[in-house]
Amino acid sequence: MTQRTRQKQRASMDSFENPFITPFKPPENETEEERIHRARALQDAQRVSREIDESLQETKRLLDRRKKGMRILLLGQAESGKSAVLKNFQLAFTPNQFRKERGVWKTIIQLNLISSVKAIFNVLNETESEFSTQLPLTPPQSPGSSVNNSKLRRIHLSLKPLLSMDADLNKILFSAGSTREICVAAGSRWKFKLGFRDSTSTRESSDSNSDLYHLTNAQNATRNNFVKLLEASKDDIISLWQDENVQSSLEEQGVDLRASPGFFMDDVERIAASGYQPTDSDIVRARVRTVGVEEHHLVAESIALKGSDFYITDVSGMRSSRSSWIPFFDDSQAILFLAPLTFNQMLDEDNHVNRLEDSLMLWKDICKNELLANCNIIIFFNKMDILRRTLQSGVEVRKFVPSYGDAPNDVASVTKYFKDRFKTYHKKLSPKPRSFISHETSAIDVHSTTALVVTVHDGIIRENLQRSDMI
Ligand SMILES: Nc1nc2c(ncn2[C@@H]2O[C@H](COP(=O)(O)OP(=O)(O)OP(=O)(O)O)[C@@H](O)[C@H]2O)c(=O)[nH]1
Ligand SMILES: [Mg+2]
Repeated sequence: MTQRTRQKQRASMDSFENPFITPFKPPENETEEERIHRARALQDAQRVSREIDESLQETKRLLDRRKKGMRILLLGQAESGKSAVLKNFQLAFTPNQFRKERGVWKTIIQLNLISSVKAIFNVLNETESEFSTQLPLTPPQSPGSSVNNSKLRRIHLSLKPLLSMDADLNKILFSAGSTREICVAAGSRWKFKLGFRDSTSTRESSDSNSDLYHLTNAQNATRNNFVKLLEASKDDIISLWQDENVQSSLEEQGVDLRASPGFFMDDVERIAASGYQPTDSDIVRARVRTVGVEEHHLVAESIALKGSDFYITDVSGMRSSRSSWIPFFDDSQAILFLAPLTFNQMLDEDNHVNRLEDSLMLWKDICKNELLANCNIIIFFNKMDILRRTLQSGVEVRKFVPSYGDAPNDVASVTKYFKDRFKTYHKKLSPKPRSFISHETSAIDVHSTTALVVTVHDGIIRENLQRSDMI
């Protein structure tokens, strides 16, 4: 290119306006006021541009960190124990952080206790016995009603203020009224309401909407009154639970309260006492239904793992929520699938569908999903304690699963039978060969489950290293 051509080209380029510079170019005959205004606009634009750069860098840093961290997705039907397993991870890897939240769980556990009391009264009202028409706070219809009947009616009357305060508290804390369960939207806002203060969560706690995170004085008073009333009602709750008629009505209606989420009726003495502090095991047993999808970022506290990052995604297991899982599939290194062997229970959201059948269907979908073809899937046959108790109480598998036939009705045989079914689908439906890894768990047994999640963590790391070597 000759020098002449180059000069010509530059001249023609100069005739175009650079859109980034033009607005800040001094106009001809600029006044002093206009100059100051232009300088200010330039400074503002530079500040915005710097902020965008910083934010992009921060996003990139977080994405890089996320890529290096372990990404685990917890899947399974509602009440299968996903959030309980998450709590075991927190207890194993971030115990200090986990224990900071103790105070938050106290109210949840006390509300869980009242849910069981309500469930008992519902059963008593429905039961085909002498209580059925008389329990709902009406005076005795017949003068000859039994001593036990009047005892239960007295307990019901005396617990009535506590039950109505429970509804108020649910409304204040979770905008939920007196639903059967505590449900909270994703995020930790509800924890702030229950008094959780964490220096690492300053963004949320110093939010301009911080009122949403704190209780008013009147709401705090309701909460304190609830705690006092619960303590005063302790003996009534204990005698309700120990009442023979209550136990026989529960049995008659086929209600196994011990297998229900958030069961604390055997611990009333401790939980209703003033100054109650939840233990680790209480916190894992507490029931809060997950709504939506929650991502938990854990930074391991132990010296050996210092700096290790985990991103654990916990989801709602309700049938209607399962489509929201899909966007998290291609980003996860491992899936922990929770499959309780609750062969005799129906789904809460559809009481015509057997829970174990639903788990199998879900498992098939997960195994054959192409997006998960390269993902480790680890299955936890959870709630083994409940399976053990169910079989011990004489419930027969073949009555619920005819194909089980006359095989022995013991834990080992039943577990093997269902495990083989899950394993067969895994082999048949996985798009590429992968190992079948399973564990039998009781997520509320924190001692063994925290040890197991450490082993699982090591296994995922090993498996990923092998895969990257193969690639
Ligand atoms: N007895 C017993 N209870 C368990 C076990 N695992 C979990 N639970 C309890 O069962 C209830 C439901 O467990 P969650 O972890 O909340 O269930 P989830 O899968 O997160 O349910 P969603 O959030 O509704 O999808 C809680 O009260 C748990 O403490 C177990 O192995 N044995
Ligand atoms: Mg959950």
